[in-house]
Amino acid sequence: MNALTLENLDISYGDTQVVHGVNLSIAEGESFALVGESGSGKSTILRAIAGLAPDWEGEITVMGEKRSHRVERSVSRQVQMVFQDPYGSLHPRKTIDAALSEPLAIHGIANRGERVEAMLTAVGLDRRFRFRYPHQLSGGQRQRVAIARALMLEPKVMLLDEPTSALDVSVQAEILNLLKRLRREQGLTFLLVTHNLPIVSFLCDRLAVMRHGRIVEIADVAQLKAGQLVEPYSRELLAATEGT
Ligand SMILES: Nc1ncnc2c1ncn2[C@@H]1O[C@H](COP(=O)(O)OP(=O)(O)OP(=O)(O)O)[C@@H](O)[C@H]1O
Repeated sequence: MNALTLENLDISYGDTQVVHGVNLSIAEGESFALVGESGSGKSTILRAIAGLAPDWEGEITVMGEKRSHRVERSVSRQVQMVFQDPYGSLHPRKTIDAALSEPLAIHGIANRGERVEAMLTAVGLDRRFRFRYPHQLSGGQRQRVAIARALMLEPKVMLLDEPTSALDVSVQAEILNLLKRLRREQGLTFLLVTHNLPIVSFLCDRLAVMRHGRIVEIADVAQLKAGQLVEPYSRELLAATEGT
């Protein structure tokens, strides 16, 4: 089964259409990247799938279920998003315990303390972090908490929006390793937005290159690694990254 299918997806902010006719099928367990220049609509696609950009047309199907324009609880159990800035996604006056328990409480799930502790362990954090506040954690630890929060409802699909770009380089590698391990252990499907092609090579199976709200090319990561992207814009992007 496909974990995620986008058909003729158009997305607008007010009068401005920023995503045009996107078609994409991502298999269950696959890790797929969206790359392309700033403003090309990558984050907007993730936001529409997560229910955060409501002005879309076309079809979004997650784990066989068509998304409607309403915010549905069943969707948040299937798909969760992790943002670039973990500080922004964690409430400064709530403990880690409160942040991780909240999705369970909303969905009426019991054994919350036990589940919170198990998830802290799963993301490589000691249980003593449970009653700390976000400001008492490092950037990498906060991103681990944001990942843990996203996983509390055991979603099948994770939408990752530049999940390591706000972190120090050494910490980036730790978080990428964590994501790789979690994907393997929990059979997750990833849709990742990044500017960083080495991250695509490390974490993904396929990628789509976007420009001006459209997909210009879909390729296997093997093609990326071999420098065998076909479209002129993709080759430009590859050449620009090689120079950095
Ligand atoms: N909340 C918003 N309201 C209006 N326009 C927006 C909003 N968010 C994004 N846009 C516009 O939509 C377009 C696509 O933005 P989006 O953030 O999806 O691009 P992106 O490819 O993810 O870029 P980046 O790599 O810089 O994150 C841009 O022109 C942007 O200015």
